[in-house]
Amino acid sequence: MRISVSSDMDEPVARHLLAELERRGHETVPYGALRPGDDPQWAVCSEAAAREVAAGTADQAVVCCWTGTGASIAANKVPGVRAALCTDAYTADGARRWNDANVLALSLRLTSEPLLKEILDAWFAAEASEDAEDRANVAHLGRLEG
Ligand SMILES: O=C(CO)[C@H](O)[C@H](O)COP(=O)(O)O
Repeated sequence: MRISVSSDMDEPVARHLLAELERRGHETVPYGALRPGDDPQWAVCSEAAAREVAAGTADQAVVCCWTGTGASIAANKVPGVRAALCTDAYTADGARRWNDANVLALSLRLTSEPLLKEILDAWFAAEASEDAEDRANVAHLGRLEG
């Protein structure tokens, strides 16, 4: 997959995220502090990475900031984006499965390298549920965008 990746801080775990995604065979498109000269403001770089998903130029995105909250809020402002702040593998699995999340938001503060691997394993292993109730919920999210 082509995955846009943003971070407002050039932290080791964000660099590890890029390397880990590439090790798994994904193409990465860095934003913010991960790309020289790009705007590293969390609202700006998270939006940029999320817009790639909405435009279809990226399959998914991973947006990072120190807490993960600002990155997830910004990404979720982009129509068509369902960003989920995940702090553990169970949440990442549920985000893909029940929410059909297309953007993973991460906290740079809380995500250790071993935890990142667990979260990515769960995120990429899970598929969106085809259950009618789950699909109805996701469809409702689309209608909330107006
Ligand atoms: O977690 C964040 C936003 O949700 C930011 O990473 C945090 O606010 C740090 O930003 P700055 O370096 O501009 O103080």
